Amino acid sequence: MSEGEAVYIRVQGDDKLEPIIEIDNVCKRYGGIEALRDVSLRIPPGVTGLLGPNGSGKSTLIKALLGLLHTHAGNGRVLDYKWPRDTKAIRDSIGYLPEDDCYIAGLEGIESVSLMAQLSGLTGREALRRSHEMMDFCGFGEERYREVESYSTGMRQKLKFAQALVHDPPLLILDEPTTGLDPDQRLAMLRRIRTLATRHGKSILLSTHILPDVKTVCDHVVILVRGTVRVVDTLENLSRPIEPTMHVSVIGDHTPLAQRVSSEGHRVDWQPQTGILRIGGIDPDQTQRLWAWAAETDTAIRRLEPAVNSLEQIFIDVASGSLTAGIDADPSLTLLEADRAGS
Ligand SMILES: Nc1ncnc2c1ncn2[C@@H]1O[C@H](COP(=O)(O)OP(=O)(O)OP(=O)(O)O)[C@@H](O)[C@H]1O
Repeated sequence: MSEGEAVYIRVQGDDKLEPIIEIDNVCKRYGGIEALRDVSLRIPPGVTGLLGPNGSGKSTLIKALLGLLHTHAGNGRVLDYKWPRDTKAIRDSIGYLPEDDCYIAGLEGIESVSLMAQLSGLTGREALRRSHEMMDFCGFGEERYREVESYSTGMRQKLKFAQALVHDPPLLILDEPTTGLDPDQRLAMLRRIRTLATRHGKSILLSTHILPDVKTVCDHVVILVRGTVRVVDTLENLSRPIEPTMHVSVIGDHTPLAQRVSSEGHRVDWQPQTGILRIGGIDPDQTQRLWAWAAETDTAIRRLEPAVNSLEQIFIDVASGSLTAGIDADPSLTLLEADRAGS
């Protein structure tokens, strides 16, 4: 990692929860390529979005957790098992939806799911019962009796999902589960993911490039960049600016209100592209002061709302190495790698 790059890990909130995945100092090289560089990570229960630009190491991390590839260093725990020692038990406890298609030609959908269930140790009868249950959950009708190679991309995604769920694992790892789905199917898939987390207590690691999906279903976010962990936080914390900030848009000239607010010592930024005044240091429950200043300056407020950090901007800033001022300045974030690089 070059100097100036930093890992931003908030050390508050959900760190009280017992992690479901806890790994330290994991390294993986492919020849000269360092795919994972000293990765240490704690993932709490719930739905966690695993984000990162192409080639940042997401798939390598997933395969490493599943014991599908050999790592050069690192150890830890997945659920109640030692990682990487208890690979078999870990794999039995995880439902994995891989990014690529993987089906056996000639099998019907129901046979494909049932085969996975039997490979996981279920008896033939129980495997068939669970397979029907999971295919119902995933929205399959009579097409479950069709051969898999006749399935559309969306149906193949749902088939992989049913296969991942069929042995009722406590932890799901989903690699790009909404790829190739039309908008309705995508929403249905996201609803299923959320249902599994909230009603069935599943923990889910969701690797994706689709940031709106992360905002829809995730509680936590991990961002990898060039094989290193750069952000671990709750979505809620990431969305909240370091300083409480209000967005105000007005009818007509914003200058009198901006000057009045500024004279009270608040930071004011005018954003001409959006027509929004960003006013720092005002909590959402202190807006009566803003209304009073607007009345004093004869300004009509059209819209008033708390500012939030956008996940898109955070992602861009973290990936490019330049972070938003809000995150950068947050004292509750620990600058691990910056310290290391500087030492
Ligand atoms: N089998 C392999 N042999 C050599 N290099 C590999 C191999 N698999 C991955 N890599 C390299 O390791 C790095 C991390 O790749 P990885 O596939 O884990 O990233 P990713 O974040 O999953 O990317 P994407 O978002 O494109 O799927 C990349 O530089 C990639 O080229």
